[in-house]
Amino acid sequence: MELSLALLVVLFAGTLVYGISQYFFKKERLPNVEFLRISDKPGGKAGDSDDVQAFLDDSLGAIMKGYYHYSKQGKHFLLRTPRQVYFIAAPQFLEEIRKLPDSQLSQPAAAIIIFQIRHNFHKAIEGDSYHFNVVRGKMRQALTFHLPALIEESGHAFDMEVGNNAGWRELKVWTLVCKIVTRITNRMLVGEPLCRNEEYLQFSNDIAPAVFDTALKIRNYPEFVKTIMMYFMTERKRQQAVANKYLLPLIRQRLALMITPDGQDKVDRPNDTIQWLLDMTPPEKRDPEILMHRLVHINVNAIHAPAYTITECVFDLCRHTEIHEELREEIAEVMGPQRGHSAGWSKDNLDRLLKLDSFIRESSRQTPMSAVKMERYAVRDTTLSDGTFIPKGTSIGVIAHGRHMDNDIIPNAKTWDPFRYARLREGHNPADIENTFAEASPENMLFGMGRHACPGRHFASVLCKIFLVCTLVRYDVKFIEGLALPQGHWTQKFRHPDVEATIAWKPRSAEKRFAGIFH
Ligand code: HEM
Repeated sequence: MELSLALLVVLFAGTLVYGISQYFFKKERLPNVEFLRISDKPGGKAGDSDDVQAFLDDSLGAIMKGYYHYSKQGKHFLLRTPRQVYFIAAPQFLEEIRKLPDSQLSQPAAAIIIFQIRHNFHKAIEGDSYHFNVVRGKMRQALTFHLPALIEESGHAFDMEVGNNAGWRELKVWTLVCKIVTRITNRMLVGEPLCRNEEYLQFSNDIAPAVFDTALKIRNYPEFVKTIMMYFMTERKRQQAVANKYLLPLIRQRLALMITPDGQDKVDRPNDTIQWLLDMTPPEKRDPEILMHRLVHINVNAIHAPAYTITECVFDLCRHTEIHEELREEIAEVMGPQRGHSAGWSKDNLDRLLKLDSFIRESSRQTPMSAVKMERYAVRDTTLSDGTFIPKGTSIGVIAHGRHMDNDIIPNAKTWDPFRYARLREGHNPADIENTFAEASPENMLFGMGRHACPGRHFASVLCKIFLVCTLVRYDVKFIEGLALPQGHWTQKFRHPDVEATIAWKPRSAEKRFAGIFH
């Protein structure tokens, strides 16, 4: 026992040394463009590490400097970060990058690195993410017929997490939003009764940060070292055990139900993501363990991004209490009883909430999760149309936040104008995607662009609206006097909401104008 432990330690130490030497001494092939200089020191090794430090000290400042010095001038540049060098493409090349096939500049290859898919999930998923078609197809269609279930779950979630007791209640926004989003989303992911199981919900909430954290720790090591490192990730293994405990028997049971005794597929099936995933999986791929990893992979993509967006929206509601009544009036006009048979919750009515949608887009424009979008990985040497050479192994991105905050692209971009997109949509069909939160375009790069643009953005949009309608109709929200205002912060390309910030919630009395929206 002691000998095998010693062997393991020696193996681990050896592989660590190998990994570190690879990391520091490997000769990098780089694109033929300039580095962004952030520090004032001259170049060379000292200047390079100074640039990395300057980037860590003020990531947003560095990224915006790159945007104004290079991107806005139509030039590419290289960004030095602690773990790698990024090729930041000029925005004029968005279309070209979008159109290049995955066999050249690959989004799945970038995702394999970001998520470390083989280690965090299963090797069968690497390069075969057909399960995302559930998000593209059934999950999007279900927003119409599955809405009542989501509304029922949000009522339950708000009752559980905020409650209805009179008077102000102080709650940490990030924690609260994560819990509610996890509850509502799981109604669609795993259905009843698992979506009400507290141990499973905790797993579903915690798994995304755990996956990213694990991926960050292992990504710079050789594959065999990663496998050894995973062995020591005890918290990650504990979480996997929770997934195994609940999902494996459920998937096995569902698979068994799909085939009736006479060998025919059963027709009446549950309506949730597990089932849609099983339905689209050919018999030879129906391995319960791999299917479980596919579902968890969807879960990791689905929960945290909307929680970030909604958290910032709630902070913005507290910052701008003057818009509450205008938003409530819109909700009453679109969903209230005077609309007769068209009143209440429906996908069409959610599309008609132009001001609410505009508020969400404006909030996330100013406080995005990441400054860099369109992340791709060069799986072979590529030359862009301007002659720029991108060697195999280069990580690529575009500074979306620069465009989103550029006065030449968005008028008065730095001014908070919550209804700017609603004005642009006046007179248009509310179902038109242009200028909505869910639009994926060069003007709204929050969800990326092209064939890999976030397939969950329509679900995210509906989820954000459900959350905010529930908040505005059922509660008053405000900052707490004497407490510091929330301060998001940037780490490298990413922005994090203030996860400690607390605000006060108070149930509102029922109003006639909202009759039928909540019972
Ligand atoms: C406000 C919330 C969200 C934001 C900001 C967001 C953002 C993104 C971004 C930037 C990408 C990468 C696109 C690219 O590389 O070009 C992405 C991919 C993805 N997102 Fe989202 N997302 C959100 C919500 C969701 C939800 C709710 C789901 C699932 C229900 C989801 C599922 C996915 C999946 C499956 C992919 C991978 C697509 C592929 O590889 O082709 N996302 N998302």
